[in-house]
Amino acid sequence: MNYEEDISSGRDRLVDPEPVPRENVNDNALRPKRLGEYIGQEQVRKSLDIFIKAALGRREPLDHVLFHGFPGLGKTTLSYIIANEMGAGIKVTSGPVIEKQGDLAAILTSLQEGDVLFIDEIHRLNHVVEEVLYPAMEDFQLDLIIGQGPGARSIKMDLPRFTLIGATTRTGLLTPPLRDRFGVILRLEFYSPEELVAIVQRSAAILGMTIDPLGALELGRRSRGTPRIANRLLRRVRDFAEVGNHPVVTVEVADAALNMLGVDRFGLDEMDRRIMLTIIDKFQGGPIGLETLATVVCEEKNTLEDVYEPFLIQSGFLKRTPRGRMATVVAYEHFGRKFPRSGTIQPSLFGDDE
Ligand SMILES: Nc1ncnc2c1ncn2[C@@H]1O[C@H](COP(=O)(O)OP(=O)(O)OP(=O)(O)O)[C@@H](O)[C@H]1O
Ligand SMILES: [Mg+2]
Repeated sequence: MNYEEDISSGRDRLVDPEPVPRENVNDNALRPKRLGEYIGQEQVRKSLDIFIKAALGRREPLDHVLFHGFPGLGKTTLSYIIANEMGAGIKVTSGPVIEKQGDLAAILTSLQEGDVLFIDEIHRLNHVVEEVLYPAMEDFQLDLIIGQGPGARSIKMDLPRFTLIGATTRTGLLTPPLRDRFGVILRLEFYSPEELVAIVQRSAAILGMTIDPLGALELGRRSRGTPRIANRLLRRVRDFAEVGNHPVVTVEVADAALNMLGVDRFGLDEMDRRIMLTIIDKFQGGPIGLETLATVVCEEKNTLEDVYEPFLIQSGFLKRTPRGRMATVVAYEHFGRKFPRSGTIQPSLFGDDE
């Protein structure tokens, strides 16, 4: 996501999967440091375990890895874990920060043999910079042209063998030549409530709080499949429990705190509800065009599409069809509305994806 966008609408929600300011710093204590401590993403964990052991056995750096998945699912966390498990150093940067070829050259030449170079938001690298990355990834060669016209010089030098780890919210945003240079491409999924329970219990122990299993389950269910949100809600629930003198976070305490914070049983917040109820009550369940929806709920079209819709679609409340957005049966049930069996909503439309 754009740094400039961080301050725009939709960015100060309690259930925003993007980090709020300073949150990443606070969260460092909660980040698992080893693969064995990492909860969930079983396929990803198993694959990484094998690749890391094999690379260590051959005394070679790990192949370049690309992580993709929604914000807050653990891409950065896993990158640090890989460096730890490989016993390697890690340099961290991000796509929009590397403006010129020279910036990337400086980073690459400062790497030690076996180091991990982590490039967050790798889809935001500009093309000129990306071209320096190709030979670096493929042959560990730096290949630069300095200056212009007759005075231009070409510089070639060997780089230490390193592992590039890229993170992106969508692989579709990467250029094919860049994507093809990653030996390992791993997709992070949303977490199940049970996995989030384990994450909440681990975080609670680190924060020195007592939470009982049902309290943890309540938080897990309302965290939108996202560890970052689970940890954020846990901190807010801790405030509530401390002020209210509740030594143990039970399901009642968690429920009261989350209700007060405006996070419902499914993790939906006020804006999610406004979107769904607009479609159900004002447009008979849809289909309704994105533009119209944006106008009625007073939100930017892009924010609706990038921030709100993914979770509503993923949890089965909203459906994108060629004719517009539609509310599903699940949404009608959740909001206590009667699903019209006949009339404007035609169930066959639910099968049509964009
Ligand atoms: N499997 C996990 N177990 C425990 N905690 C986790 C796990 N995955 C992520 N977290 C927690 O969630 C927070 C967010 O994870 P992380 O920063 O790695 O997400 P990300 O995918 O890099 O997000 P972004 O796309 O915004 O950069 C971390 O601070 C960490 O504490
Ligand atoms: Mg990250």
